[in-house]
Amino acid sequence: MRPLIAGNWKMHGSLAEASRLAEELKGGASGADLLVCPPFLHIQAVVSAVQGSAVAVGGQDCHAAAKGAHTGDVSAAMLRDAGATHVILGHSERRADHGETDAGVRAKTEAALAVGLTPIVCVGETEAQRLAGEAERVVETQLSGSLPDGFAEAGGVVAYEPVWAIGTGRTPTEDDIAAIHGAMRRVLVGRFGKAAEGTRLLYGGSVKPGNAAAILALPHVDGALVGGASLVAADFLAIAKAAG
Ligand SMILES: O=C(CO)COP(=O)(O)O
Repeated sequence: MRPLIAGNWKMHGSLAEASRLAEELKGGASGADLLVCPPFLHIQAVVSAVQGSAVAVGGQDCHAAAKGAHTGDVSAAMLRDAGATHVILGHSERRADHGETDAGVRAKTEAALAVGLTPIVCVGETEAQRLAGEAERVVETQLSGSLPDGFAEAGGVVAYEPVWAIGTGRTPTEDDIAAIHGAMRRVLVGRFGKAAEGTRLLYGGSVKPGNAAAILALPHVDGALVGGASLVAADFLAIAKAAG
């Protein structure tokens, strides 16, 4: 499966910095698909900057409704209109900061699929849940609650991001990543059948140039969702290179 290396820029950078970073990524085509997800306000500029290159652009969230009185929100169609092809949904920071639930993430994912955006649905356990031996169960519950019917058939992507590994420099052991990714594949194939054999399963949480090759070589790890290291072009491109 061709790996996907996705950068989640979160709430970082100015408009000028976003355009510059996008320009720096343009020449970086490799054996992996590249995606960057800037803040909403920078999407159009980044789409312009990467035009003609293989770099795709995504949003970091969208509303579940197609339109309406939802002050401050952005619809899936607006993202697509701005040139985005993907959208990250259910990131743990949104689950924590905005109280997003599995059912809410599922509704947003349906909205994204309805307009032809590729959703990247995030799941992952907290440190307390891992220490209690509940990581696999938590991830399986999040998957079954957050993914709508037709998800795998439509090419949806899943990202496993242990909450305690995000921005901390800590990662699970390779065995632990492989175990969760194997469990996710089993759950998805059990629900969606053969289509889920091709579902890209990304790992996210402190992916850096130094650990990317080892993580990306694990079974059922089909790419990475990168936060901090995606803000430095050389680091993001080094991670992409490690993927293929
Ligand atoms: O949350 C993440 C990507 O969505 C991971 O962030 P870091 O790579 O900074 O740990």
